[in-house]
Amino acid sequence: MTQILDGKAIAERLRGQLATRVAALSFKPGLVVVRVGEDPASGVYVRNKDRAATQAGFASRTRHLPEETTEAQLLEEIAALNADPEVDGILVQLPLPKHIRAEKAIAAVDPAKDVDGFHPINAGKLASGLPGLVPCTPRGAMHLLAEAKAKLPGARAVVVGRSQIVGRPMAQLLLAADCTVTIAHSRTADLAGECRRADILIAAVGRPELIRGDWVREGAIVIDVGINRMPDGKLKGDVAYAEALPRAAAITPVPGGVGPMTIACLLENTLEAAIARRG
Ligand SMILES: Nc1nc(=O)c2c([nH]1)NC[C@@H]1CN(c3ccc(C(=O)N[C@@H](CCC(=O)O)C(=O)O)cc3)C=[N+]21
Ligand SMILES: [Mg+2]
Repeated sequence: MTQILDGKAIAERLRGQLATRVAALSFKPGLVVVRVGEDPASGVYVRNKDRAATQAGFASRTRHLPEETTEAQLLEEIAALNADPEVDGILVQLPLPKHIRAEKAIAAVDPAKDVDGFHPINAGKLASGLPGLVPCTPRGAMHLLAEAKAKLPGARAVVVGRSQIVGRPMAQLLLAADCTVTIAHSRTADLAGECRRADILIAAVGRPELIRGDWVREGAIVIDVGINRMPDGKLKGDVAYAEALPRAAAITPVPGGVGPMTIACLLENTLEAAIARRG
């Protein structure tokens, strides 16, 4: 029987554990999400984060700046949040409007408050095997692998996708857990062949159902990071779920897999950042 990794339930449990730890503190860990402009997908997502944070006892707020905000103004806003002692975590919602360079905004966040784990200092720490803030989606995927009781040391892990946000940090976490890691991507010569060797298959390309059932090794653990909105409004993963299901030992659904874990791990990072900063 294939284990379906219920990210919604696992995230709920994790958020409950975080709420218990937050309740024992003498302060509320502060999270600020900075949103610029009106990207429609960001609206729903920012509201979900805000609700999850508030329910778990965090002081959460969204700073919504107009579309016309200049890069310099955004950097000033970030500097003010860096200097605010009540703010433990800062997340700059992506995508940003085209006239703002995302890498400038990311690098402006105090690495100690970078709960996205996107700052080059945190990316560098992760790549060097040093402790730091780890990106939320890969962190959530590691929780799901633990839930699947994955035996990571020596396992062949294949990460499809090389983004700064998911693919690269995911590969680093698997390497730190002693997997043999392959990073595959759109230019990989034989993508199906690489996937078929995977004991652990992580799909993070953002192409609906690119990964077919017969690319999945019998008994593999499949973590689908793709959240692709189809023209009919439904969400699809990067993996052809119905095809992969009978072959996998464990698999994440979309929706209800990695997505909810990302939000729970944002709170986990914010709590860790708060404790590290405030002692
Ligand atoms: N600085 C920054 N950090 C991010 O982490 C970040 C970002 N910008 N910009 C946008 C993407 C997207 N993202 C999602 C997280 C959770 C769900 C999620 O919970 N999805 C639900 C479904 C939600 C629905 O129905 O639309 C699920 O998969 O079950 C989706 C998308 C984080 N992102
Ligand atoms: Mg790519």
